[in-house]
Amino acid sequence: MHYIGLMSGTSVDGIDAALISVSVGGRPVLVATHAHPIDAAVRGEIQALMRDGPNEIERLGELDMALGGLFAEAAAAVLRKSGLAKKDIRAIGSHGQTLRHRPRAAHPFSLQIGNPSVIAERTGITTVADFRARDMAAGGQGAPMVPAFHHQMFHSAQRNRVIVNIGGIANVTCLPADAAQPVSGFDTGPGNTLLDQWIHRHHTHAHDEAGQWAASGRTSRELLELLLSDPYFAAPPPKSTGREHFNMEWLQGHLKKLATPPAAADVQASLVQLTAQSLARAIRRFLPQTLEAYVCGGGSHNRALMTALAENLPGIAVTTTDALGMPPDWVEAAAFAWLAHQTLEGLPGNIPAVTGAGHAAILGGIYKA
Ligand SMILES: Nc1ncnc2c1ncn2[C@@H]1O[C@H](COP(=O)(O)OP(=O)(O)OP(=O)(O)O)[C@@H](O)[C@H]1O
Ligand SMILES: CC(=O)N[C@H]1[C@@H]2OC[C@@H](O2)[C@@H](O)[C@@H]1O[C@H](C)C(=O)O
Repeated sequence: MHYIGLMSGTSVDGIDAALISVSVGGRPVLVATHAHPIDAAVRGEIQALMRDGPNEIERLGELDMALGGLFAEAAAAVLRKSGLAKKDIRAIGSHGQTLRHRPRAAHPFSLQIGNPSVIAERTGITTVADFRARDMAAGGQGAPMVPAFHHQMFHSAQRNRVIVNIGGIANVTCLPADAAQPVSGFDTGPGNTLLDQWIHRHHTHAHDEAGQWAASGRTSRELLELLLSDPYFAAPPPKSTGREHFNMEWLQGHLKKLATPPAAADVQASLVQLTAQSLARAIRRFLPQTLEAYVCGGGSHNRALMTALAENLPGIAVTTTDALGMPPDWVEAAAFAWLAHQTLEGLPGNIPAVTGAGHAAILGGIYKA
C-alpha cells in the first residue's frame, strides 16, 4: 500500500511531499520525495495570518482554498516522480499549514489550513486531514503527533534512543528499548524559527546557511540565561508550543533587559545554544539513559547547531536519521502519510502519554476521492 504525506511546517519554507510504502507489520519505506515551492506572496500571506490582523476570516478562507491547490500540486508532483499511478495510492495524509496553535486557550484549538476537499478533488485521491483536532477533543495538546511514527519507524529493542526534530519549533521523542516503558515526547521550544527571523532581520537571508553566521559569533551567557529562564523550558510535559510564543517580540523583550545588547552575530550564536541546550536538558531529564540521538528536520543541516547539540550531550552519539535509513528532511511528511494509513485502518495515531489526551484516538477527517 502506498501513501503520500504532505507537510508545510512552521518555517513556511515550502511543502514537503513524501510517498511511502506501508506493509503490514513492517517499517514504512520512503519511495519518492518532492519539495514544492511556496512563492513569496503566498508565504507572506501565511506569515501575516500567523499574527493578528485585519479581515482575518476573509483572508483565511481564500488562503485555505489556495493552499489546498498547492498541496494538490505537490501530491501530483511526488506521484509523477515515483512512477506510480493514482490508483496505486490509497490516500494522502495532509498536515496542512499551522496558523495558530493554542493548546492552553479556554477552548484549546490548533488551526491547520490547506483545504482537503480541494486536494481530494484535484488529485482524485482520498485525503485524510485535520489530524490534531481529535486529540484535542480528547483533552490532548494536539501535538506533537510524530512520536507514534518515530516509534514505528525507529524503535530499537537494544538501545534507548531519542529522535530530535528541529524544524521551526523543536520536539523530541524518547524511545526506550524496553517495550514496557512508555514512549514520551514533547516540544522543547524554538528550533530554527528565531535563527531564521534574526538573520532575516540583519542580512535578509531566509536562513543561516550551515550556521556559519552563528559560528562567527560568541554566545552571550547573560542573554542565554535570560532566554532559558522562560517558564516553558522547565514546565513538565505534556507541552507544545509555536511561533505564537517564541517569536521576535519574545526575543526583543529579553534583549531590552540587558544593559549592553550583544552584537547581532553573538545573538545568533546564543540562539543556537538556546535550541541546543533546551533540547539537551529535556533529553537528560526525560530519558537519562539515552545512548543515541538522531536528528531530523532542517536544523540537521545547521552545523553550528549539530555541534552545539553534541557538545551539550556528552556520552550520547548524535547523528541524523540518515543513519537509520530515512533522510532527515522527509521524516515529518512521511509521518503524515503513515498517519493517514493509521486512520484508514481504524488505528490510533496519537500517543496519550505524549499529548495528554484521555485516550488513543483515530485521527483526522476522511475526504473520499
Ligand atoms: N542548509 C541549511 N543550513 C542551515 N539551516 C537550514 C538549512 N536547511 C534548512 N535549514 C533550517 O531548517 C528550517 C526548515 O526546517 P523544517 O523544514 O524541518 O521546518 P518545518 O517543517 O517548517 O518546521 P516544524 O517542524 O516546526 O513544523 C529552515 O527554516 C532553516 O532554518
Ligand atoms: C501545531 C504545530 O504545527 N506544531 C508543529 C511544530 O513543529 C514542530 C513542533 O511544533 C510539533 O509540535 C509540530 O509538528 C510535528 C509535525 C508534530 O506534530 O509532531
